[in-house]
Parts: sequence; C-alpha cells; structure tokens
Amino acid sequence: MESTLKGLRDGESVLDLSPRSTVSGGVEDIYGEDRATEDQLVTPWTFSVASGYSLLRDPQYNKGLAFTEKERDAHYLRGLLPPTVSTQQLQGKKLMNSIRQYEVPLQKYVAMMDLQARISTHYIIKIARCFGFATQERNERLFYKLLIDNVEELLPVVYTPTVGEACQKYGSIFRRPQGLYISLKEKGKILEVLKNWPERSIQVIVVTDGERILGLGDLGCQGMGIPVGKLALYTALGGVRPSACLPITIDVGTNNEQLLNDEFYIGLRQRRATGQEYYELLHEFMTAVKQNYGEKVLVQFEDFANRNAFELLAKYGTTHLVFNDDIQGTASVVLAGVVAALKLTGGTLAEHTFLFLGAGEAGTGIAELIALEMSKQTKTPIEESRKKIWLVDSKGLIVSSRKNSLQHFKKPWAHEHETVSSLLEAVKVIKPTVLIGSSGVGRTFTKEVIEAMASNNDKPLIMALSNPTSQSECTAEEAYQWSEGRAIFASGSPFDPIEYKGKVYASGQANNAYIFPGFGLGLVISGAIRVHDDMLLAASEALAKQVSEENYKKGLIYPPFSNIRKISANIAASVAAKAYELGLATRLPRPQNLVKNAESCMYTPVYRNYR
Ligand SMILES: NC(=O)C1=CN([C@@H]2O[C@H](COP(=O)(O)OP(=O)(O)OC[C@H]3O[C@@H](n4cnc5c(N)ncnc54)[C@H](OP(=O)(O)O)[C@@H]3O)[C@@H](O)[C@H]2O)C=CC1
Ligand SMILES: CC(=O)C(=O)O
Ligand SMILES: [Mg+2]
Repeated sequence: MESTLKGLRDGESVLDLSPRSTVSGGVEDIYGEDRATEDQLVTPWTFSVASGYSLLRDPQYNKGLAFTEKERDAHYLRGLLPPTVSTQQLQGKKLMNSIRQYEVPLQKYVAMMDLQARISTHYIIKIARCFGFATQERNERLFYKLLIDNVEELLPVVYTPTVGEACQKYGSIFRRPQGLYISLKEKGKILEVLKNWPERSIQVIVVTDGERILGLGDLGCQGMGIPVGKLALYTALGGVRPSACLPITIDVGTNNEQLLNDEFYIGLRQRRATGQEYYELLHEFMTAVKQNYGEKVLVQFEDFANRNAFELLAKYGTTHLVFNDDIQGTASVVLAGVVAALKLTGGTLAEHTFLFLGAGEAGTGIAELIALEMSKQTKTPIEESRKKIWLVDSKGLIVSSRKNSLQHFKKPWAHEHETVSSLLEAVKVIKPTVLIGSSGVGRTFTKEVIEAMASNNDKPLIMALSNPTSQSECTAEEAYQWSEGRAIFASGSPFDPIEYKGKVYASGQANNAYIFPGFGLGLVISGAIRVHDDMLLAASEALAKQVSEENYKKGLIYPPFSNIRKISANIAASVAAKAYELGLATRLPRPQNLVKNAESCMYTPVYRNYR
C-alpha cells in the first residue's frame, strides 16, 4: 500500500542513522563550536544575568508588578516599580479587561503581540519609542497564561480569522521582528543566519514561503504572522517551550502586485523565484536546519502553494522530520470529526460517500487519510476506498477523462464518470453524505447546494474548512437554516452559536489547531526522527475519543478548545506510542505512561521564582 501522505515508507529503516556527536562531558555540541576547526566560523554568544532595568525589559523573565519584595531587592528593582506586589492572576485579569475594550479584532491582535516577544533588545524598544509606539512591557509568561486561560476567546485573535487580517496588513502594523527572515539575499549564508537566532535548542520550526496564506493567497513575506501564530499555539495548546520554537519565513519574492507596489511592504520587491532557484534555496535551508539543530528538529511546512508543498513533503519526508500541516494535520483533524460524526449519522466510514469542493493540499490530503483509514477498517486496497471519495476543483468534478491534464496529487481521484461542471450538479449525481469545503473560496456552498445535501440526507455532515471567515464555504447560520436545522456543521474558522426556530446550534471548529500542537509534542517527547501516516491516524483517533456524550448531545463533533491541553497530551501520547511501535523513537527507554509523560513535559507559564 502506498500513500501520498507518507514521509517514510512501510518497512523503511531508520536504525542506521548515526547518533549526534557529543563533546567530553556528554553535553551535546549543538552549534558545533567545539568541533569546529580553526578556519570555521563560530558565533561568539555570551550570556549575562539580567537585573534591574534590563530584567524588566526582558520578555522571558519580566514579571512586572508580580516581582516579589525579595526579588526586588535581589535584582536591583527597587524604585523601578511602584510599591504594589501583584499576582499573575490579577495581571491577567487586568489585561483581559483592557483587551476586551478593543472593538476591532486587529487591535486585540496587536495588543497580544505587544505582550509576546522572543527577541528582546534595547535597541528595538528604543526604535519603537522613537516612532511613538505605545510599548507595553513584554511578558512572555503572561502572554501564554492569558492564551491558555482564555483559549476560546483569544484563539480567534492570535489565530484564524484575525491572523489573516494581520498578515494582510503586516507591513503597516509591523513593530518588531518576530522569527527569522530568510530571503534570496541570504543564499549561501543560511547556516549563518540560523546561528543569529538567540535560542539554541530548537525543537519545532514552522516555516512558510507565504504563497498560500490561509485562503488569502500570496502575501509574500507578510506571511510571517502564520508561523508566529502557529508556534504560539504550539506552546499554549501543546506545551512546547517557547524558547524551543522558531518561526521562519522564506522570502523568494511575491507575485502579489499590490504588495510589490506598497511602500510599507517588508519583503523582497521582486516576483517569486521558481524552479531551480527556489529549490536550491529550500535545499540549502533544509540542509542548514539539520546541520544546526540535528535530526530531531521538527520542520512544519505551512501555507506553501500546492505546487511546492507536495514536492517538499515527498522530498524531505525521507531525510528530515517534516510535517505539512495543511496536507497532514488537516487530514488528521477532519478524519477525527468524520469518525466522531458517525455517532450522530450512523453507518461506518466505508458506508459514507464524500464530496470535496477543492482538490488541493487540504482536499486531497484529507481524502487520502480517509481512504487509508477506510482501507484499514475494511481490509480492502486503498484504490477501492478511494472510489467512495469524489473531488471537485475549479474545473468541475475530477473524472477519468481529465486525467492527463491533472496535477499528480489529483490523479488518484479521477474516477470513471461523465464530466460534471458544477458543485450543485455533483451533489445531485454523486449524492454524498459528507460535503467538505477546501477551496479557499467563500460562499460556494450555496442555498441550493445545502438544500440538495439536506434532501439526500437526514443528517448531512457539512464541513466548511476554508479560512479565514471571509473564505468559509458557508456560515453556520446558512448551514443550519438551509438544512432546516439538520446539518452537522463544523468550520475552519469559528462561528458564534446561532438560534434557529428557538433552538441554539453551536458548531465545532474543524481546524488543524486541534492536531499539530499535540502531534508535534508527541514527536518531541519520543525523539521521533520521521513522521509516518500511522501517526496521523493515531492522532486522529485520540482526538475523536475526546468527544464526550455531552458534546454529541449538542451536535458537536469536536471537543471544546477549553480542554485542549488535555487533548494535546492524549494526542502526543498516541503519536509517541506509534513512534515507539514503528521504531522511529530515539528517546529510550519508552516511558510506561505516555499521557503522564506528555503532561509532565508540557510548558506551563506560571512565574518562576528568582534567587
Ligand atoms: N480548517 C483547516 O484546518 C484548514 C483549512 N485550510 C483552508 O483550505 C483552503 C484551501 O487550502 P489548500 O488546499 O491548501 O489550497 P490549494 O490551493 O492547494 O487548493 C485549493 C483547491 O480549491 C480549488 N478551487 C479554487 N477555487 C475553486 C472554485 N471556485 N470552485 C471549486 N474549486 C475551487 C482549486 O482548484 P484548482 O486546482 O483547479 O485550482 C484547488 O483544487 C484555504 O482557505 C485554507 O485556509 C487549509 C488547511 C487547514
Ligand atoms: C488552518 C490552516 O492551516 C490554514 O487555513 O491554512
Ligand atoms: Mg495552513
């Protein structure tokens, strides 16, 4: 059985990988300084203990008014703070009060980003002051405390939909660099650029080239908001230490004319490099990442255009620990929702018929994982399972007569059928029980489409995955109204509960944010060195198991995000278990209780006491 999702193929061995060199004393020489010969260049990093004024301005250690009396004495803070000693809880309450006063979501986003920061240098703060920006003292632990404690309220602020608007306006709202920018200018020097990042023990990198930012298209260098947002969730939702997370944007130019002509655009002002030039830069990047951080750093590809996404995943899946969130993470979360929905719709996975609007990364990724799971359940070849799944792209239903002109990832879905040009017609002839939107085009699930789904099914499962909200294939209100309250609905970006004929309908959020933080944590805690499709299935199963009877009663097919840390710990444990089972884990011996192990490894943002 061969799956297009797979990084490492069945039976492929990884045991021949040589361990990383260590220097005497057993401490890993992560940066290779000790191994470097005299003619090799090293970075002269120095470390100092922050105190006084600089301690207050160091986001990793700042506690603001929560510095205790003892700490104020010990760290030269007397007089630099007013007399009150506050608690983190009270600080959080105060900040939430002020964030809630902003009516515009983008203002809330900027306020949150002002609080968070990895890079702390005096000069950046001084520059910000020169330009009159209201610099709030940055406090990383408070940022994560807020995000964790108010996850349902703040997720739409730091993530979809607001992060989409933030990326669109990134040039104007840009205050200070977050993450690493690697552009064509850095060709030949990427390893040196990585060494400029102040943290050394990186576990997770989220990288984009900005070409397909949510459903908003090519936003070039301004796509940086996505890796930054995803990694904030890695920490808040999955418990990966902030210092172990590295957001990266690869800037090869943009084809977005508006940005190219925008005086505030922060990226390279040239059209996108493609072909050899593009792949050489990406290859240098992937090589440098492994050289700098070793075999076990996870590289999550995010929001690349599909013309590159599939190729990068296939190419580096056998040599690096890589994961494409849009192809694989989305697949895992949607499969979980579909499996959970079976409790409400009845029938087995193989008894359902699936129709997708959109046959790109998300659409074909999900389709393939559903087919894989179906095959495992029914013990039939994947080619048979694929026949239960149909996809529509911008040219209509994918059918065998179109095969020669299809991109490679669409070919497995070119079934025998006459041509069908519209989604509505496809719904009428295919009669799907499940309709999934992954087109990036808003309002494409029209009244007629939803009505057709509702006339064929007692409980049609409708998933409008496209982000941000403006690109959602339909709204929650439309799904419930047009199906007369019978639809089971979930969407990529959140919708508020709606009332229809006196009943309140709350819909779930089918977003890969349920999967990637726990998935990554599972890879990190097991020391996995490759991603395998079975790990995606394990993560999906772990998520589906977290849906409670109470959730089902409300028509929900996902658990609430308020439980996400517990959910992530369970996903991490299942992924780690699979890594051990497949011989892909390097952290030995295997802990007995993987859930407890995952929980104990999770970062918590409570303030630490300073001596
Ligand atoms: N909820 C979640 O967790 C996730 C949501 N997404 C969302 O899914 C959307 C798509 O992402 P992705 O798959 O990576 O994008 P791709 O560009 O890879 O795929 C888009 C697909 O939609 C098709 N399409 C575009 N316009 C139409 C149309 N009018 N009618 C029918 N089909 C159309 C394209 O057709 P063609 O091939 O002919 O051009 C293509 O097959 C984005 O909005 C993204 O935000 C993505 C990942 C996760
Ligand atoms: C959620 C996500 O990854 C996307 O919309 O691209
Ligand atoms: Mg994405």
